[in-house]
Amino acid sequence: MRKQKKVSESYVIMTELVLPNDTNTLHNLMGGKMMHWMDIVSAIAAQKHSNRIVVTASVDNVSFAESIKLGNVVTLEAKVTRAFSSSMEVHIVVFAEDIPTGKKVMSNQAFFTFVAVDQSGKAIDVPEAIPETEEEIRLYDGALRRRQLRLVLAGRMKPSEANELKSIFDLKEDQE
Ligand SMILES: CCCCCCCCCCCCCCCC(=O)SCCNC(=O)CCNC(=O)[C@H](O)C(C)(C)COP(=O)(O)OP(=O)(O)OC[C@H]1O[C@@H](n2cnc3c(N)ncnc32)[C@H](O)[C@@H]1OP(=O)(O)O
Repeated sequence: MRKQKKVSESYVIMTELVLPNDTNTLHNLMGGKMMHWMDIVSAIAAQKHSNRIVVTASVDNVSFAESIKLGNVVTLEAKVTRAFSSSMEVHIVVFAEDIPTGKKVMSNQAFFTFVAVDQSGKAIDVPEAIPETEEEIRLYDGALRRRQLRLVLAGRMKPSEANELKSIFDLKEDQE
């Protein structure tokens, strides 16, 4: 029987301080630096779930709605949402905090996909991820749809085979 692990066992929290070298000429955190931190925190979550070496297979849309300022404290939280065979989807939520004013905002969230590999880089199966809370179940339920979308976009799945994805567009005329 496939091993099971709770989603909560993969939870990782990482704290960073925005230093001058991390910023652009407007003294805002550079997007690439944020994505680097997201990659690290989510890779650690995937490693905690799989107890394996993991590689980043894909990164879903990351948008930058709020700029993060020099001197802000950035907190990144990551958790596996669902495991498939060798791949795991990880959800990352990012908060930016200005400690002197006490203002804290959620600045970004994203989904990264990791694949567990053996020493030769070959994909290897991982434990099943068991969601418990309402939020974990919601993310788990949406993960299959997101997986199909990213595999279609990567040219690894035919749109006609993406049944879960098709079902959300399969609107009846009176819903259009
Ligand atoms: C000794 C060392 C100790 C280290 C201890 C310290 C570590 C301290 C932590 C720091 C951690 C930093 C971590 C950074 C992580 C990188 O940045 S890694 C560098 C960037 N990434 C890479 O170089 C990956 C390059 N790509 C690959 O190696 C291969 O394409 C992959 C991803 C392994 C897939 O291989 P493949 O032969 O295509 O395998 P295949 O069997 O077809 O598919 C395997 C799975 O990949 C999924 N997949 C493939 N492509 C995609 C895609 N585009 N989108 C979604 N899923 C995909 C498939 O759906 C499949 O999923 P399952 O159905 O099995 O669940």
